[in-house]
Amino acid sequence: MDKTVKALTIAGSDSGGGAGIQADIKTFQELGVFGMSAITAITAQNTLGVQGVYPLPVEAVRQQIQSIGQDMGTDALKTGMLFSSEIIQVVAEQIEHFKWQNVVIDPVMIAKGGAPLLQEQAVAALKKYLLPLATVITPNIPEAEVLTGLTIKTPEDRKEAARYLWNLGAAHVVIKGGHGAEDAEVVDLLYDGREFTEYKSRRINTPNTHGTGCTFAAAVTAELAKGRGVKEAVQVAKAFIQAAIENQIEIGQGHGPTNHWAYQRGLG
Ligand SMILES: Nc1ncnc2c1ncn2[C@@H]1O[C@H](COP(=O)(O)OP(=O)(O)OP(=O)(O)O)[C@@H](O)[C@H]1O
Ligand SMILES: Cc1ncc(COP(=O)(O)O)c(N)n1
Repeated sequence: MDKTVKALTIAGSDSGGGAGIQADIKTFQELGVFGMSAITAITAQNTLGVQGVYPLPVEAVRQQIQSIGQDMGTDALKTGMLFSSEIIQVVAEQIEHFKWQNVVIDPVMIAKGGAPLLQEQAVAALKKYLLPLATVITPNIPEAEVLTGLTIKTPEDRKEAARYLWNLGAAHVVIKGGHGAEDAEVVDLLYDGREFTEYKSRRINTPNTHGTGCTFAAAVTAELAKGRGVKEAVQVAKAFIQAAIENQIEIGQGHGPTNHWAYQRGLG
């Protein structure tokens, strides 16, 4: 029997189903990987915004990760909404304890609409404890600005931010371009400490981009779990998110979710 490939997400729950744990598990499933989760916080959320945030006790986060580590193990993992420095420290401690490889850190900070998903004082903990464990870190432009203290306007600024984050210990850095100024295309920039690789796609004009960051990082995680290298994993993730944004589904009245089944059904 073939070995079943597994991936773990450590993130917040999005009741609306478009981002967070729900986006991650859907993406893992679509890419043929068995998905597992450790929930850090429950959010009451829909396409209009975040109505409530309920972090779980740190011990509940630790126990969920231990339950997985002591029995099933994982081939890759991603982190999303971590909320507090206490949760960040426990997550880092457990990743080190189980010596997990293929670690994707999506430094989620703020939901669309402005609700904070990471406490301001937790940014330092993210940089100190988690970033050095990252196989890949996937900030969007505003997150890269917070993590580096740089203002990112030009392509050269993006490269400088990527170098900065690599120097803090992340083995690969992907600066996502969804928030970039280019009109016609979206450019995600990968840096591995030696060279830069650009992933370009047509920019789709749509309000339905809730969960794009989570979905992209989950696709990278699923492909790393299968044994692909980072460059190839990012390429698959870019195609996955492009198909998911392009093949719109109409759900809710605000920023709707993306179509997680589009890539696998060949709709891209
Ligand atoms: N309008 C768009 N058209 C095509 N691809 C997009 C678009 N917006 C985002 N993407 C892609 O989706 C992924 C996520 O990018 P983005 O920079 O939006 O990060 P994010 O973390 O999702 O931000 P946000 O918190 O606003 O959702 C990237 O791979 C990016 O290239
Ligand atoms: C629980 C949770 N986690 C993450 C996000 C960010 O979503 P995005 O992928 O749009 O950055 C979110 N809105 N809710």
